Amino acid sequence: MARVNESNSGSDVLSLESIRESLIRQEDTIVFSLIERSQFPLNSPAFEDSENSSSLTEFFVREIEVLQAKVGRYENPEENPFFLDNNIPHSVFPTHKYPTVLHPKALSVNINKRIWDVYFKEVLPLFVKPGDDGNYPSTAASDLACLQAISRRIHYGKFVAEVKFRDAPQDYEPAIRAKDREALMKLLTFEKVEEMVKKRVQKKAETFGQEVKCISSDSGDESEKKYKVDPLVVSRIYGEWLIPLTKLVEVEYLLRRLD
Ligand SMILES: O=C(O)C(=O)C[C@]1(C(=O)O)C=C[C@@H](O)C=C1
Repeated sequence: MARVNESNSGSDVLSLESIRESLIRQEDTIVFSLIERSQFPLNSPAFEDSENSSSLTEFFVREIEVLQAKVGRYENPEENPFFLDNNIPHSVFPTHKYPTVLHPKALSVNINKRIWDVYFKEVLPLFVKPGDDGNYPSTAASDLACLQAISRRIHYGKFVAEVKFRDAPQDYEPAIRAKDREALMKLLTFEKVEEMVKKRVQKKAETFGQEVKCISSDSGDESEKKYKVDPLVVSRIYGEWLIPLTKLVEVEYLLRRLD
């Protein structure tokens, strides 16, 4: 991902434009992952905890995270685990040295518990059919793909916040010192950009998720088009959860930026 560019002077330069390009690319991954998940019904027994044991999905994600840590996934500052907390296994292989872009306190910003709850309780029921077909292993794998893509997008807020801070420290520093969340939220909000994001993901859901019935030059009646996931729901998922949670990560990161 193009995030840090070498400037002429040789120092690392972050730009809001390159950060936003990455967010735009991540939309493709998120929209595709929702489309993939939508082929299975809700399958709630896979992810609901029983009285004294965790769910199949939680077990699956915990085990996968250990394996992924052992190949260095969490060396990448864009990745945040759901369950490993401070117990991240070391990579078995030599790891890539990722450029240091973020403040060291970035490590303490992880809202995956909230993302997990929001995803299973509020987001998932909006775009999958109710029901239970027993196909829990495939469902859990699809949920993991959605969760990781969504978590990466939301925690990318750390990079967005860093670049905004570097562009205007004189604006952000007083609000950070005053721990004024509201002022920080106001500073980092661009309503027009948010509207554009919501419209673009709607369009992507229309484009990537349309049913392709037959191959002919006639593209058919627009009103008869069927989509695997309702494009308006995708736009709503961004507007009600993904963007607000990205902004929450931005605020949490900024509050630690001068530590
Ligand atoms: O692009 C930005 O400036 C961001 O902070 C990202 C984002 C988003 O989540 O898409 C969040 C806040 C802004 O109001 C606009 C968009």
